[in-house]
Amino acid sequence: MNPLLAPEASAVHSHGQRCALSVNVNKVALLRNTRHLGIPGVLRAAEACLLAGAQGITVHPRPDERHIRPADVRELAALMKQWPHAEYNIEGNPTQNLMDYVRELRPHQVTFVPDSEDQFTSDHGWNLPADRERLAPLIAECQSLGVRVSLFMDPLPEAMAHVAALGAERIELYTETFASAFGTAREAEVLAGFTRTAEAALAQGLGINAGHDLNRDNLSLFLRAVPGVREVSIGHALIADALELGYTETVREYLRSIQRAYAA
Ligand SMILES: CC(=O)[C@@H](O)[C@H](O)COP(=O)(O)O
Ligand SMILES: NCC(=O)COP(=O)(O)O
Repeated sequence: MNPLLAPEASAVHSHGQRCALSVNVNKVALLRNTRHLGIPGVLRAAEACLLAGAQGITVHPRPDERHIRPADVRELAALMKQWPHAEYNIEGNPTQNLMDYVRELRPHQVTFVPDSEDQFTSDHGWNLPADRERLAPLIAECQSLGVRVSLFMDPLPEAMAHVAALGAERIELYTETFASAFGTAREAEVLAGFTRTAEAALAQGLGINAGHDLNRDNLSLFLRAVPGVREVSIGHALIADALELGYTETVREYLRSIQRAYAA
């Protein structure tokens, strides 16, 4: 086993339960797709994240293929087989393209997200019980294939009983409202809504994931306040940080290349 993936490498939140970091590599693909050169490589990014200790990889292959493409989803599935202690999480709308990936690749987890085909980015969770009838058979099918189902949800405590009744194993809390309230006068009140929802989810026996606009500034506060979070999936801010934290070394590399051209 890769020592970087050993349990000790994981974050431990206040309830003594591990919170896994699943890195969403959508934005690596977005940049790659602006040329036909294959850089930056999505697989290389995923491998680097796993080597650094991330416990999972997430993708959200949108139907318009603006970032993650079908070949990426398949190649990442093959890569993840070499990382038995890490999880592969595929997000998307199960009434669009998601179920094809589930049937073919059987990732560890799928996260059902109620996005439209041309959604700019995810901005809301499922509406329960209104969405119940169309979700029930899809959840059952995933489970018959051995794939865990997580439902993308707004922080609404009263919805948690409906998630449990549907048989989904987890929720993913949509955290944009927390992220935009972070550092403002609304922060405590918004965070309290997430805490109450997590408590309701735990009371229903649900596992809790979280994601959207989490970053290295707001993450600790969220995990301290919200009990039982097992996984955070983070993409946009983490990939942006990876770029910014790497500028210095990268510029020095290019300057070294220029210097080599004039070396004796
Ligand atoms: C469900 C969720 O919050 C993320 O998967 C988010 O939708 C990322 O998608 P984009 O990278 O396309 O914004
Ligand atoms: N599920 C959320 C996710 O995968 C990444 O969201 P973001 O960090 O790109 O906002």
